Amino acid sequence: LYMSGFGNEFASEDPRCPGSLPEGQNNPQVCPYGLYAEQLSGSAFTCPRSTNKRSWLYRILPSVRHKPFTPMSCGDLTENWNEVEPDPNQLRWKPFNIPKSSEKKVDFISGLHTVCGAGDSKSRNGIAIHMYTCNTSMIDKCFQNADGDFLIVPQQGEILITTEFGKMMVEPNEICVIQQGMRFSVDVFGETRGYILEVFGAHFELPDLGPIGANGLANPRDFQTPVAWYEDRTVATGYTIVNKYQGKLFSCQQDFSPFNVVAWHGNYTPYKYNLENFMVINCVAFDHADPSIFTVLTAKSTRPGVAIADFVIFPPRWGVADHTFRPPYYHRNCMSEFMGLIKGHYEAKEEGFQPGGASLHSIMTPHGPDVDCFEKNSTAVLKPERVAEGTMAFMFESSFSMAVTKWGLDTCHRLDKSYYKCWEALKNHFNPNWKPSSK
Ligand SMILES: O=C(O)Cc1cc(O)ccc1O
Ligand SMILES: [Fe+2]
Repeated sequence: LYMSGFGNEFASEDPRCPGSLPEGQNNPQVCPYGLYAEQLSGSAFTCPRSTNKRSWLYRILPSVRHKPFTPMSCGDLTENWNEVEPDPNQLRWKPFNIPKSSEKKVDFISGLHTVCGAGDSKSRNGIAIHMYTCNTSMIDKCFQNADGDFLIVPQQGEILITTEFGKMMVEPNEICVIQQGMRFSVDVFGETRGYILEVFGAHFELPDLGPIGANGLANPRDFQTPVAWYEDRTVATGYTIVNKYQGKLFSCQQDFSPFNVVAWHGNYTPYKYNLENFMVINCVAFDHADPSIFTVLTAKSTRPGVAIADFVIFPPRWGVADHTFRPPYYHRNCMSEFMGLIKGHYEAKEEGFQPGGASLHSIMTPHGPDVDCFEKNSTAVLKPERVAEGTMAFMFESSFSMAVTKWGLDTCHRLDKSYYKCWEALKNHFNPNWKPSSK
């Protein structure tokens, strides 16, 4: 069960406790059912109304009742962007390995691997891109990210996310956003893999639509927020809270489940979205439109039109452009382009770019269709055609110049060293005697 809408003021009570939301005020002297009131602030108190975010949680015990945090192993999670020398090459990764549960039990936290990123959680400006590969549910353990928001893109295996706000089931081809500070626990049902875009110091918004009008792209009503769900569970053996703080992991113990929120209200919530609901706008005459037309969510910087990061998809659609090279153009960009593939193929590269893999085309690094794609589409008969049927590629596009981690460049052992070869056979078609043909 979910509530519909993007960034709404929601209110939700677990049906087992009718009347658990205080009426007419946030801080009654005594809350209904003897609950504690706790505010979760997702924006500075003084942000303009349009960007002000907070929720009020009415819970059995407040979050503050815990033992001290101590450092724990970060595995392959890092915010150190100086592990290896910069590398401006086109990078492509084969599908990232998922550990076999018979060999090693790995949960969502121990299965986090940072691929690349830039900026800094301390100065509250930057991004990180992580892969998660896991095979085991988090037991009596939850995660909170003090550093930023997670946009989670499942690629293999659905994940059941229990949050302080309720439960969300998120399947491949759906995405979800867990915003800064929201506690959650991930259950998995087999070998599980996905991508995470982490943004420090900004929240995701729907892009402005400009001349498109009031409707289109990702429509607000298709975003889903969970309803309140609580457990009043004492955990004598200890419940572990894992906190990502300033790029490092810390853990602490408490003797109760943090999913003890009986009722909540506010506009700062986790949410999910099914990519199938994206209303695709594209060219119906000629030329290849820039991929910004496929923006699902954007985390804006303070510079107009420049995103800290955009989440862009390449959904199934019709290709109808006349006298046009229809696939992506050759490109050098002042932004970084990290791509992933949820299922199927990507239109600019039929081979080599596989579901569960990735590519990174860094700032001003040339990229574009491989030789097969170029030759095929230069001579194709341009009838209306389904494009990207049964596939879903996506891009995390960022104004940050990202560094790749040691894991990404080396110890994941998934880097495709021959990636550059997909362009090597591009031929010189130049004909100095070419004459304009009469139209
Ligand atoms: O394939 C890519 O690298 C992404 C991309 C897609 C597109 O339609 C236009 C430009 C672009 O960089
Ligand atoms: Fe590009």
